[in-house]
Amino acid sequence: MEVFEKIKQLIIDRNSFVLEAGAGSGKTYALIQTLNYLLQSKSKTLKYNNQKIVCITYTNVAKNQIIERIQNNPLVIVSTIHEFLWDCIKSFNKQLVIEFDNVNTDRHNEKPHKIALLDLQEEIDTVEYDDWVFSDFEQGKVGHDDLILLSKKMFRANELLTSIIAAKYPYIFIDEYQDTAEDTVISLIDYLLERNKDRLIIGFYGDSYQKIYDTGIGSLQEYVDKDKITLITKQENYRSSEEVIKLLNNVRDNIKQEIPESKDTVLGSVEFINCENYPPRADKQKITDYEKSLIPIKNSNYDFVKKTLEDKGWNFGKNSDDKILIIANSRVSQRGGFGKLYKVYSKRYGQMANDKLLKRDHPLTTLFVGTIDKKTSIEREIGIENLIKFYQKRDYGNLISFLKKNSALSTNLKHHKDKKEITDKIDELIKIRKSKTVKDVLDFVESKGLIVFNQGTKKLIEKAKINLDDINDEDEKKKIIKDTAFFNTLISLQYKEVINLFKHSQNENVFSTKHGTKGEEYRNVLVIIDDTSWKQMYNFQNFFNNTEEKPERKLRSKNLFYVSCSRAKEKLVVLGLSEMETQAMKAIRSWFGENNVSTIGNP
Ligand SMILES: Nc1ncnc2c1ncn2[C@@H]1O[C@H](COP(=O)(O)OP(=O)(O)OP(=O)(O)O)[C@@H](O)[C@H]1O
Repeated sequence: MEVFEKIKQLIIDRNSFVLEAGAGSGKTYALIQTLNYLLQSKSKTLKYNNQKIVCITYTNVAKNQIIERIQNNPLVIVSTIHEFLWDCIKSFNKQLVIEFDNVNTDRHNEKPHKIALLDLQEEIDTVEYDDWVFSDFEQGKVGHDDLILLSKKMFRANELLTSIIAAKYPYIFIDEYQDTAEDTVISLIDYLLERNKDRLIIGFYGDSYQKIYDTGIGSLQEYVDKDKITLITKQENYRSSEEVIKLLNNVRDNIKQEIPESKDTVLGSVEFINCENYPPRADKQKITDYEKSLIPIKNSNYDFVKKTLEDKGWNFGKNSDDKILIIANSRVSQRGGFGKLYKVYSKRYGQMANDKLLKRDHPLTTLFVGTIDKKTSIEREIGIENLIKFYQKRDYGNLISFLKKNSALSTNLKHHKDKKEITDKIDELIKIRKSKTVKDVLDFVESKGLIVFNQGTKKLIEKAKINLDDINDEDEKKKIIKDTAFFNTLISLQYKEVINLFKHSQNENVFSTKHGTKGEEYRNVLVIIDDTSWKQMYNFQNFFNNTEEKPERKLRSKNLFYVSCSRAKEKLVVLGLSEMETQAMKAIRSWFGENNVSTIGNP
């Protein structure tokens, strides 16, 4: 039976389910089919009962795709898990205060020195959701992470609440379920579903092998074993060529994929390239020094492979068919000439540095190089570097509208003198940014009125001026110290790094394989791995030769490798920039095929 037919039957029989299927198997496609089926068959009842279907997604790509494919039907609420949970619990204020007090007690017990034990039932009247990472208990503001725990407590303690949710939302679907927090799964299955089996269906769609976030549940097998939900799997891979599918089947052990009969065959290939042209480490040379010394050779290996592929017709230009997926962000930044900038973000934001810097989801990054509108994916050209770009391209229309929107200057440029005043300032800016620090440039653009800082930047500047003795809350203090250290180190860097970041962001042929790439697909994909670039997080050699001692790192490396390789529709090349040793190469040979492994050796 076709998978969608199975889902239909489960819905008719009123069974909740999990669709576990590999990359490219059409999970998002099946989810949209499910929504359309319900809209066709149940719209009247839903409207009559004032009910809605809920569909939870994690990425904007998926969200927009779903909204578009169901033609914006108002009977379906497409939202993030945080939006949904908050919407469920927000009107139960009295209980919210009680449970938020319990969250505070839990957090205090976990970290007694960091989180003060408060009597919130005495101190606050309401709880608000602050879409910020941390909670501010005293102010009654629940943060991102605590909202998940708070919701679990609310669901557990409150049968009326779960019964109201089930009455309002008889169908709840979760895309990419593997990245859902365990506490949320408990809220949804153990409390909401178990108490309302007769009137609620929950469908999970995802792939345990594509879990990217450490906090995700990964697998729902435990719930399947307890008969709480029914497992359906899907064998097809609609995306990739036979060669790529074969490799993916070798990497994973719970599903063997095949090409659907209906699909035309495409000519595909897989290849692994190992770099063996590095000199050995000198006696007593420090590892970090040794690794640094290899960077130029690594860069030339990368350039060589890229060029070879381009000669074969691969196209890495903007919006082109093919993609380079670089797992190591620090490598991208070093190559791009903004390694120090990356390091500063990485120190402050850890795993999130990628989003903050490369995806430009941070007020300072936006001030420097603009950003991308998350909802529409359209470039927002609002950074200092955009101003210079418009000026240098003599794009005066955009230049004026930029100044109108972002500067403190008058754009009523009737006289030559007015124009000259502005062009002089920009000329000066162009000059100083090549040789001076970030601080010099920020001071210049602000004092000359060229750009009014955004709120986030203003806040950071204010924070750096706070006298820490005035702050009692230890958590708050720590955060201020971190933010200030981040800000001060960042502004002491050479502004040149920002120029290089901008160049990189405009080129866009290089991506890092994080959450954003799931659901995406390209004709040909070049995956770059380098074990020296993010050592705590990933080690591919240990994954290949099966010697990894840290289970989380193994899982992370395996899943990231699987997600990246599975984006390719036709051809896949994996370049191992850090040399893989013999046992790892043995596994690689058996996965990729003896003839599909090559090396870059000494000339
Ligand atoms: N039943 C189908 N018939 C034809 N094409 C399909 C079918 N299902 C999916 N596809 C196509 O296959 C590709 C992969 O589908 P989709 O993105 O839904 O897979 P997925 O399982 O969500 O992928 P991933 O988890 O790897 O991101 C898409 O191009 C989609 O249009």
